[in-house]
Amino acid sequence: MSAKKIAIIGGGNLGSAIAQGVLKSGFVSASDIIITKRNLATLAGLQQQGVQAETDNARAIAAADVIIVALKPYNVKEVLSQFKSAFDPTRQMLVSVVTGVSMDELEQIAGKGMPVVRAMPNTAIAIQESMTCICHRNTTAEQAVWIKELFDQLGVTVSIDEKLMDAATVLGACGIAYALRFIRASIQGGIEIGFDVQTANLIAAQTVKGAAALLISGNRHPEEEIDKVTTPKGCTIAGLNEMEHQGFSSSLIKGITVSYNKIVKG
Ligand SMILES: NC(=O)C1=CN([C@@H]2O[C@H](COP(=O)(O)OP(=O)(O)OC[C@H]3O[C@@H](n4cnc5c(N)ncnc54)[C@H](OP(=O)(O)O)[C@@H]3O)[C@@H](O)[C@H]2O)C=CC1
Ligand SMILES: O=C(O)[C@@H]1CCC=N1
Repeated sequence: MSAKKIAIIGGGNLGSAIAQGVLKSGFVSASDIIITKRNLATLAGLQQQGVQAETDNARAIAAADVIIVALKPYNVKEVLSQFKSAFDPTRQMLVSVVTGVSMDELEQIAGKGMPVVRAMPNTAIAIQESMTCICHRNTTAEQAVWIKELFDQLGVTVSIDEKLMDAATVLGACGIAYALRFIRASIQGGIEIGFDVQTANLIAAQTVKGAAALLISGNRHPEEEIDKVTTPKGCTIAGLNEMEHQGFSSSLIKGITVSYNKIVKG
């Protein structure tokens, strides 16, 4: 597959995390990555690794085969519309990781027929452990394979219908924050029952990692694994049932639907 140059427009939390993950993967070399933002101070670490940091979006777009947009949703139209004539549908593809901006809107911004991709990764992309959902339109077969391969290097990728992209944002991208709150609460509980914070942090995080690995490696439903832990009349079921009486699953489900409605209804 041919080497491609990437421009990441909007080098904030997610844009920088993508650059870090790509660098770690070696899929694209540092000299083929340009990342833009207005204040370049936060990009010093990436620059030291050979990534080109720019304030000039036009120059970055012109130099790239793949333009990854990681701007805030309310900035996308305003920033990219200035460069409409710079997009070249014959050699470039526009990849958006922006929440709630449709492929129709991306095509309006970049010009009809532009190869466009929506990708929804999460911040674990920085360490090649993202869950990334993607969909695309107008891409050549080679572009479709390349972009899937890029995200495969950065974690696990699934192709989904565009209509599920908002749901993917909540479950996969917001999901990092939900999971971390679970871990934080576990740490707080762990301290109450005797651990120092560092040990509680390690035990809680490694336990969540192990629980996730059991599901992923065995392709199992959580309840199958829960059944193995819950000794009759034991401490696990007693604690779990108390958590459910206090609204544990219900609060998660409600939070997920509130996040979803925030994207869909504003
Ligand atoms: N954070 C996450 O976990 C996830 C975020 N997303 C989506 O990714 C997008 C980015 O989110 P996030 O990284 O958190 O946001 P950030 O605010 O951290 O990043 C956006 C960056 O855009 C830069 N920027 C603003 N204006 C311009 C401009 N004119 N040209 C170039 N760069 C500009 C800003 O830097 P400066 O002010 O220096 O220009 C800022 O660092 C959002 O659309 C979000 O919905 C998707 C999945 C997960
Ligand atoms: O909170 C947000 O709006 C973005 C989208 C997914 C993660 N962060």
